[in-house]
Amino acid sequence: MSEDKKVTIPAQSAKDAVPAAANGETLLKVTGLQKHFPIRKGLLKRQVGAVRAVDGIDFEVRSGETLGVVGESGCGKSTMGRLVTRLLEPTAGTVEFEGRDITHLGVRGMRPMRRDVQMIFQDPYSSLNPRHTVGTIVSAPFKLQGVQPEGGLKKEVQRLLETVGLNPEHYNRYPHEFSGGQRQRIGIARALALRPKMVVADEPVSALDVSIQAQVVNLLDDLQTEFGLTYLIIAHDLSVVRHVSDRIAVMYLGKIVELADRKSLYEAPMHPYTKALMSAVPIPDVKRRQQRERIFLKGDVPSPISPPSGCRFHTRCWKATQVCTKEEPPLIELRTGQQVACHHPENAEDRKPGDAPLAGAETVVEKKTVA
Ligand SMILES: Nc1ncnc2c1ncn2[C@@H]1O[C@H](COP(=O)(O)OP(=O)(O)OP(=O)(O)O)[C@@H](O)[C@H]1O
Repeated sequence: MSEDKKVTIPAQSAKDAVPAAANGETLLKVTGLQKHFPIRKGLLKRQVGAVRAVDGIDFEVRSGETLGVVGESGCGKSTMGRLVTRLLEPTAGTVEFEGRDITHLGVRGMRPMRRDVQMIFQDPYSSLNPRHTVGTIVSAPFKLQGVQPEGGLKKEVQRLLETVGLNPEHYNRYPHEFSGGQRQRIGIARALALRPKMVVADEPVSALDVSIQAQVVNLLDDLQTEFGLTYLIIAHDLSVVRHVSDRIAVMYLGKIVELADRKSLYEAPMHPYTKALMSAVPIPDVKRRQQRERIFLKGDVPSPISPPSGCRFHTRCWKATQVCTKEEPPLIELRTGQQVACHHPENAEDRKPGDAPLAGAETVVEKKTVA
């Protein structure tokens, strides 16, 4: 962008952070979203199939909230994060931001949106250019968007470094001079530079030492209050999103199988998959831990190239019956604030009572009482 088109923004301050929409209003709305990666073979690169990474999902993120997205590796969480930030082009479905359809906006149309939605990536080692100083890295968004902060770029970048708990004097240092946790803070400073309305954080702490993870999660939590941010936080582990999410979506093989507010999800999970994931979350209270049943899912998530028929989870579900192999259960609200896609939910009335159990279903998991 040429100099004369440069925009001046006032120096960022917590006080003047204005949430995008009034708190609780829909900021991001996703409808029927799909991403199928084509599989091509032969000299002519003919398409012979597709990886159905995200296969028809609907959800919304409300202004000021944190939506956690969890599921095992390969369930399509990262693809979903890249679709809503428009780093990937969807195969089908729509993405609306502040009521505007952004699904197929081109580079120019996306430019203002790029300021409003930022992403924090999993690996603070590969997401920062090793040849650039911290100052260059954090000032890049200003340069890319042609934004001139009031008071000067260097001052603003140093202020951002301070906000995320880094020493502003380290402006001229390189990423390798920082620890993993500090590098993730650099990534966070870069994401916050243009005062986004929404931040999509893809596994923001999973590459970090367990001892550092809580610090970074707490920082994200503090920054949300300070800057009125809306978060979409992706994690494979429920323990990471447990404390920071208002609502949680559980993904399995490209679909959302349960979407609920945190309390309902933790107190009474309805999808057997959620129940299994939850049983893996460590409980600090020793007394409760002794009575706890753990459900170990056997095997890996099936291939998204040819997902199982009916309910995709039926091959790993101890409650599976005949209907589960044939009919895909829709995601419906079974209790206020709790949507689930299951014919035989936990903590709710059976929706297909009396259906014949699948032979050997109870052996697909191992249940153990662990201390
Ligand atoms: N560019 C791509 N081309 C082909 N397949 C892809 C591509 N990106 C992702 N996939 C496949 O899509 C599926 C979903 O991947 P995705 O990374 O979204 O899952 P995830 O739940 O985020 O897992 P992880 O935590 O391991 O990143 C996987 O089977 C993956 O191999």
